[in-house]
Amino acid sequence: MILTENLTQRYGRHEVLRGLSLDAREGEVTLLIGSNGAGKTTTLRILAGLGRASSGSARVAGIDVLRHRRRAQRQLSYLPQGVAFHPRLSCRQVLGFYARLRGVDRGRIDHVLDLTGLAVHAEKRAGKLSGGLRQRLGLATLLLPDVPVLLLDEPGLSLDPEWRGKLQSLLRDEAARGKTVLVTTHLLAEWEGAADRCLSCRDGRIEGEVDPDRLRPENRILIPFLKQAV
Ligand SMILES: Nc1ncnc2c1ncn2[C@@H]1O[C@H](COP(=O)(O)OP(=O)(O)OP(=O)(O)O)[C@@H](O)[C@H]1O
Repeated sequence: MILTENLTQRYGRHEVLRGLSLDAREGEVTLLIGSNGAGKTTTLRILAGLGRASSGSARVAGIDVLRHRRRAQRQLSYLPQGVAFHPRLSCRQVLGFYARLRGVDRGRIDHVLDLTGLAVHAEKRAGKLSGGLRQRLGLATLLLPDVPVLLLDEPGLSLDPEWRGKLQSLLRDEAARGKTVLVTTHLLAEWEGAADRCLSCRDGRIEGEVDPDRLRPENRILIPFLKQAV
């Protein structure tokens, strides 16, 4: 479960979040959509315990992130935009590093390599991976700890169509296992029918929900927010 209430955040005089309240439920994939600069990444970073809020509250798996950051972080896994890894480490070594960091049994490394189709690239150095493979390594690090909350910022952008589909089904599987999955995306049409809920963020607030089964361009015209997002 994820819950934020009246989150505000400002950078200097620029008010980026202006009373952002959202909830994402266990067992569901929730999309967070909105135009560039709407505040999606800022929200995810606060939920991940990486950014501070000026006011308001944020809870992850029942834990107040703003007061108990470390405890909350143990309940979540976060995939930021544009992941980067030490170029000289192999995929397996990268995952070994994260396994130690998160206190995860190394036995899970082969499991996440298989899930992300990276088993054949396990010994390849991160610096030699293509953009899409690097993103899949990011996905593998996300899935390494078996935690109740998954936060993903634009996870599909560098993936090919096959892996965008696989990403969705991996995340639906995680939700089916009871996890709370919150995903920011601009790839609305591709997510049509594949998410449980879709929250629309605009100017630092949640302005409402969009039907997750009506995200394709031909449907968007019926939904005022989406007309602006196109
Ligand atoms: N470190 C920072 N310093 C100053 N302003 C920032 C900083 N980080 C973000 N912002 C501003 O906060 C606003 C919200 O940014 P954010 O990255 O949360 O938007 P977003 O909805 O994720 O956008 P996008 O779809 O482009 O990724 C933007 O106006 C951005 O310029």
